[in-house]
Amino acid sequence: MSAYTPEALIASDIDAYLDTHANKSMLRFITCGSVDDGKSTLIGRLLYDSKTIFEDQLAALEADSRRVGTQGQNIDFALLVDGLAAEREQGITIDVAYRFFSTEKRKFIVADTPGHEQYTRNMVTGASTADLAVILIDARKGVLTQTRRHSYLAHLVGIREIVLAVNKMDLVGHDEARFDAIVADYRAFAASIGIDRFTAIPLSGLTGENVATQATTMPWYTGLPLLAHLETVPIDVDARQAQPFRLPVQWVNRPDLDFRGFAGMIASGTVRPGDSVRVVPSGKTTTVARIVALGGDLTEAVAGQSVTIVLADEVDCSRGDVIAAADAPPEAADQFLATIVWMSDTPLVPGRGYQLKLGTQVVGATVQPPRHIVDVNTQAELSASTLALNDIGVAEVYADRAIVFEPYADGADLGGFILIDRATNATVAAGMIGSALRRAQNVHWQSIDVTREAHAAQKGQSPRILWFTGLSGSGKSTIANLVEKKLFALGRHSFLLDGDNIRHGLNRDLDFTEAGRIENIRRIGEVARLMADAGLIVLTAFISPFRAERDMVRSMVAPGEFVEIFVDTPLASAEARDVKGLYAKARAGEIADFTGISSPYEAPQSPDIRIDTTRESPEAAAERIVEHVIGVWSYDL
Ligand SMILES: Nc1ncnc2c1ncn2[C@@H]1O[C@H](COP(=O)(O)OS(=O)(=O)O)[C@@H](OP(=O)(O)O)[C@H]1O
Ligand SMILES: Nc1ncnc2c1ncn2[C@@H]1O[C@H](COP(=O)(O)OP(=O)(O)O)[C@@H](O)[C@H]1O
Repeated sequence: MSAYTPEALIASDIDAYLDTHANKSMLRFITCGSVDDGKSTLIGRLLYDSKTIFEDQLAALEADSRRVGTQGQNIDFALLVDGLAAEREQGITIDVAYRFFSTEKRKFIVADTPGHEQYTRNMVTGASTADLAVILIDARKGVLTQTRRHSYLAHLVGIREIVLAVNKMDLVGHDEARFDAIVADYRAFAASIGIDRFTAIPLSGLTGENVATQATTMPWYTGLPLLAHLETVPIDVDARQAQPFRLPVQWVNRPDLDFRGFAGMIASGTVRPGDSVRVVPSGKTTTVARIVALGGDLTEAVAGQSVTIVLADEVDCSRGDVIAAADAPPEAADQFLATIVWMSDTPLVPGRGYQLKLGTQVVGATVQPPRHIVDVNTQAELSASTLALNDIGVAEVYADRAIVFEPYADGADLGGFILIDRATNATVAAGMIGSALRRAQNVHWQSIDVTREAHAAQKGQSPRILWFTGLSGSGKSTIANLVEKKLFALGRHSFLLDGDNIRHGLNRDLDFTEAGRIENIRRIGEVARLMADAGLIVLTAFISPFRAERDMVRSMVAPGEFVEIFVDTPLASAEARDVKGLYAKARAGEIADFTGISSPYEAPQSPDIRIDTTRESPEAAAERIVEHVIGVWSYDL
């Protein structure tokens, strides 16, 4: 055994071994293929031949193979990958599994993603951090629908290195003509979706030919075996360093009054003390005074490094802002076009407020109905009104405020985002920004000198949004009217928004479908916010049946400004009152989508104020609300 084998080095000098390990470059890749393409076998073979499987794991594998394997007395490499017993039984791998292995030249993280049709979501998750994709093809079958789907998705998430692994060459007699035909077929397809280059390798995961070692059975193939290709393919890190400097600020480090640094991981480019930088979106320019890292100041830092930057001037810069090269800053916009992969069982609700997370930035955002969705199998563009699980669509996204971004094609760090459902906190979609919408770029925020604070101070009050919610006939208007009268008598400046001035005016184009109600509440929220900006105490009396929209309005204003008042009247009581005779009509089927009967009402889980109108009179309730609001004010004054 040579002194340079890992085994020898581990035995003689464990520190030297760990050192070589730590300094090796890292390649992240995904493998795409279906259950039958032999994907698990190929990954197992890579892990086995790179000799990084621990011995006890190997022993277990050998025992397992004999028990449940499909390869007789030989090792069934698929067992190494198909970790969970249940998945083995189903014959499909369901979630993304990340595996680590290493050779003398490089470290690898492989994301194993399922090939099963339904799992676009998993593949996109696995692919989003990968440098390279291995697309498996069964040599007997050639380019299939799934090959096209995997390639499309890999290209979509920005993977630039594609390996076409033509597997099971042993089963087609190591035939060169067969291989060439498959490659030609794939080349034509790849060009049609914008993949301009790929590396094709004929191999067999089962026999190991052209996996870790050069196969003698295919002398016509002069390229590298798969493992050697993975070990030597250039990694994108150099390209990221060549791009303009960007540091998305993760947090502001202010241990004492003398030090103020902006910490984060450099997304692209290189930075040195003295460099001119611009803080986006504010647009302020300054220079870099120091670059601080663990262990002291640096004279230079590059993409991928986590650093703290000290700027020469006191400029406003907080979490979510980006410190960028002054002469090549990224864009900031609040409206853009994006490709969105929907990952939730609950479809997109166009117009609903989601949280959008892009790097260190988190903003509220809504998605318009898609312009089109893409059939991943044929890449055809289809029309659709929403996005369901695994759908990929192109849609306009409107954010609550400008965010700093770059087109995804220029960099995943500032171009990729996720959407989060406010109610469940689950990630519902991944998105890739294409470009800002031109109309957004032309709208510039005016700097307003009379601030909202000035408006409020002039009126001598803190603005509030008193948001009444409850069933039709629960008592929202009755109580809100009383509250407004009391506030007026106290000399407060207020305004009541209710059905009379909204549903018949601003929102007369909206119906009572889910989408109509969402848009109704969104507009009312915007109007209420403007009125609060003007220093008013706004009262709103709308059913506002959905938690997500109420939460969205809450998130649009300063903490504590939104006061949710749940007018809690049971359906039976509201129906017994039936002030407008609407419940009778709804029961008779004359009104569709009637709240409480044929359309849902999501009661607040922790309202700021709850009123049980079966126990409390309108007068008592109004008194309590005024006291609550005035009580809160006495604290802020
Ligand atoms: N299908 C259906 N469902 C519920 N309500 C209906 C419907 N059709 C008409 N109306 C009348 O419209 C009033 C509710 O409008 P809102 O703007 O408050 O509704 S929502 O917040 O958008 O759900 C509501 O008024 P209130 O009784 O004052 O709540 C009804 O009188
Ligand atoms: N405790 C109570 N609070 C509010 N309204 C009540 C109460 N008890 C009875 N009502 C009656 O219920 C009806 C509520 O109607 P309204 O205020 O128009 O409801 P909403 O605006 O929620 O549709 C009114 O006729 C009101 O007099």
